[in-house]
Amino acid sequence: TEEMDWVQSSLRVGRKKYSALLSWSYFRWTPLDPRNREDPEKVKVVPVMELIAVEEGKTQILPNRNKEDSVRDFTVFYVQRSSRSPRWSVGRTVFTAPSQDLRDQWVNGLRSRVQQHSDNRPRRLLVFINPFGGRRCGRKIYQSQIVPLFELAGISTHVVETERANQARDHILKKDLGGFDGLVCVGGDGMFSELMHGLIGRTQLEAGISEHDPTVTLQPCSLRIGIIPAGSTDCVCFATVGVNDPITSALHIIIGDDQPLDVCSVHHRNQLVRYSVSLVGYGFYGDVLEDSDRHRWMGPVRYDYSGLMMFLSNRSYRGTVEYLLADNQTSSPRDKTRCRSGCLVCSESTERLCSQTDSSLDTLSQDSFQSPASSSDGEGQWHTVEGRFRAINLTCMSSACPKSPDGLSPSAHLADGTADLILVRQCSRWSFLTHLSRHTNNKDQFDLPFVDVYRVKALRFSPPNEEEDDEDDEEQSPTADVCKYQPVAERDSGSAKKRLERRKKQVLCGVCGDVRSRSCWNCDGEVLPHTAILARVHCQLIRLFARGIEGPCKKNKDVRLLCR
Ligand SMILES: CCCCCCCCCCCCC/C=C/[C@@H](O)[C@H](CO)NC(=O)CCCCCCCCCCCCCCC
Ligand SMILES: Nc1ncnc2c1ncn2[C@@H]1O[C@H](COP(=O)(O)OP(=O)(O)OP(=O)(O)O)[C@@H](O)[C@H]1O
Ligand SMILES: [Ca+2]
Repeated sequence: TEEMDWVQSSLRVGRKKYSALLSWSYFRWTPLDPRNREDPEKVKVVPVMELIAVEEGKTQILPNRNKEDSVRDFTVFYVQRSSRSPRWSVGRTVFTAPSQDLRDQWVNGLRSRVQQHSDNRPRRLLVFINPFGGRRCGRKIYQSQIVPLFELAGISTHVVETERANQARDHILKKDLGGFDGLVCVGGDGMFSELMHGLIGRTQLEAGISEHDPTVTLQPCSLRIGIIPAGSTDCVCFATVGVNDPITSALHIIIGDDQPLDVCSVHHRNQLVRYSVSLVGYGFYGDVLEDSDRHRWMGPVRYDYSGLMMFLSNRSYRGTVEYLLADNQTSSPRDKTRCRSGCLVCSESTERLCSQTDSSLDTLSQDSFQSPASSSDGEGQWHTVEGRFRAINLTCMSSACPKSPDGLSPSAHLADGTADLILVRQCSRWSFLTHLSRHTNNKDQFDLPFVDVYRVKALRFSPPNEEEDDEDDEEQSPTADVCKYQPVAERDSGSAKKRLERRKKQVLCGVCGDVRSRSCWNCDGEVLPHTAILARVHCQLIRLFARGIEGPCKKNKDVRLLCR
């Protein structure tokens, strides 16, 4: 193909005449009035980065290419924004050039320009579909909406439809990933979590790094993950793209967007338990999740049902929370800013990451599990709070989702190396409802006397009576932990394992105030098997095919200046 710097000519779209220009990074077309004057107010500008494909003739996305069109036609497919939502769609415009020769110049020019800008675009993807996620539409969404787009963009795929939980994770851990430029999951947060665990695990294995040591600097993953949302909550997708829409996500994948993401590792006694990008939550969200597991048959509504039940039960739990404050206190969970595409707080962390290693994490010694209340106010800035908590939430990002469009912590950053710790102390139902309802409007959910929020790098939690636990018996429920409405025989007999099984099945009591003294941890939608944990944030450990939520749309005017 011919190398061309600029292509410029008049073009027609239908009957209307335009003056069109392809510069280094923009393609724009401006309507001409009958006297051949440009109307700059109506210019259309598409960055070359956002061109999807250029085809000869009048083509559709798929596959009925009608060849009856003129040899002067060509079709351009590109990312199209909506003025009201972060939703993207495929823009398609058919142009008619003055001659076949000029048509060829346009097609070659546009294609080679896309080529020049396509270093970051994936060519081959490994796709995992969970056919049972959310409303069980994953396969249909992928086949009908995504396949045509990937084909249009010339992306080849290897598709694995999962037959069991953890199949995707195991595939990524064990199989050859050579030749793939990225991983894609079609499903919800649970499916994303599988891909993430596989990828982080594999990356550490290859780098010879132990995932269990909470003080170690983990190796960042080089493959990016794309999320085609088809789950119940789709929190990771929503919080990194701004909407849970399969087409929008596919377009972010196609144009090769790149969004680094903080990941929290959760440990128990120097063993890695799980990773989290969204919520590590004890109390309310732990109870909601545990209860909702018993109502799987309800589908996605089970979270609302269990949410209501757990709200009514009004439980709170004792424990000791220790947290290591983030050292860079230039941003805060209450500064009312929002992490948006090109966020300065996050890019500043990228630079810091490249230049130094973090010494304050040396204080992450697990020893203080033996002596929990050791608060040191000097080095390392560990702080200790003891009390009764309605909820303890740690979130690496906003955790925005359709239920709460601003999320658990609206000012949290996707890639700043910190998480926000939200402590909701024991309070009345009315107070908690006030806090909860503020997740759905613009009021500040932290501006309440029983809520505290901190920007942290690490968190330690110890339940009361810790000395009664030993290594493999941690989950046994002391009699007092069991709701008094349970039959006595069931409370006391059997091995620890059997008791655990029973506890899982036991219907939680929403009537009595005197319930278990322990909740469980919700880690991105999975119940953790331990209550004493250490959680630590790893700055930008993984990358997604996303760009963060876009701020208010740039006025065309600015783009026009760039174009000239
Ligand atoms: C007055 C209305 C208040 C509405 C308050 C809505 C707050 C919603 C906050 C959502 C936070 C989502 C955090 C994300 C967690 C994900 O990593 C994880 C994996 O997908 N999802 C869950 O664990 C699934 C957990 C899903 C939790 C849903 C909780 C629903 C609470 C409903 C409370 C109803 C009270 C009504 C009183 C009349
Ligand atoms: N073929 C399969 N059969 C059963 N479970 C699977 C299968 N494939 C994946 N899973 C598991 O299903 C879980 C839920 O899937 P996913 O996150 O896609 O949907 P979801 O409806 O959003 O989930 P959740 O029910 O956790 O909200 C995941 O944790 C995953 O490990
Ligand atoms: Ca963060």
